[in-house]
Amino acid sequence: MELIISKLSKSFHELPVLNDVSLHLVSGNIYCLMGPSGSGKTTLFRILLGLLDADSGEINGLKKKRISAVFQENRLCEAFTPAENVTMVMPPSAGNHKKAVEALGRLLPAESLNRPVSTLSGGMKRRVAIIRALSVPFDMVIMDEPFTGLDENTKQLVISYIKEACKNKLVLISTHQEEDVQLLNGIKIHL
Ligand SMILES: Nc1ncnc2c1ncn2[C@@H]1O[C@H](COP(=O)(O)OP(=O)(O)OP(=O)(O)O)[C@@H](O)[C@H]1O
Repeated sequence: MELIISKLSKSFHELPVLNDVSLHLVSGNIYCLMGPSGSGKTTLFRILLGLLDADSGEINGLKKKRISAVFQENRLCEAFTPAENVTMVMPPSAGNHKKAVEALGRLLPAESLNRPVSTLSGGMKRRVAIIRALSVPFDMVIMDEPFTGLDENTKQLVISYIKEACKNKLVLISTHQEEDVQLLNGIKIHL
């Protein structure tokens, strides 16, 4: 897919947040959106997800495209296990539980897979949220600071997983870490 954002602007109560933002994004790439706190990364994501209207500008290329997302908050169902959180978003199929457990087992300790998400650490919850987002059929995935709460080694594992699960997809990730751009083989976008 090709996503073309043209002259997108958004203000909140006279405070300009996005000012004539234009981007051309193509499937098969990982784009790393960088910018100081408050520069409008989450605002741009919310507009792309249809959760917020821009004041002006145009977005083309989203028609009939499926967008998945990791929000800044995990938005998991806390009373359910990681496997249940993941299977509940998959299109119905007999092998779903096995597939979910396999994916989760790559990034989380086996003992954590069958207890309620409410009992997991922050970093474990983050990994469940990432796997869930990549377990739905999608054309584009948006991830808002996905590596929050992950130690260096775990981040590398998660990045390998993302690269594998997102082949030929359009990936847009916000991060404050310059090193993430290299680890992801990403294309940097400054807001
Ligand atoms: N619903 C809202 N009402 C008023 N102001 C808002 C609203 N949403 C965001 N803002 C303001 O817009 C600016 C950009 O916020 P946004 O969350 O998009 O930044 P960000 O780049 O994602 O920041 P961070 O890196 O801290 O997550 C901030 O000044 C914020 O206070």
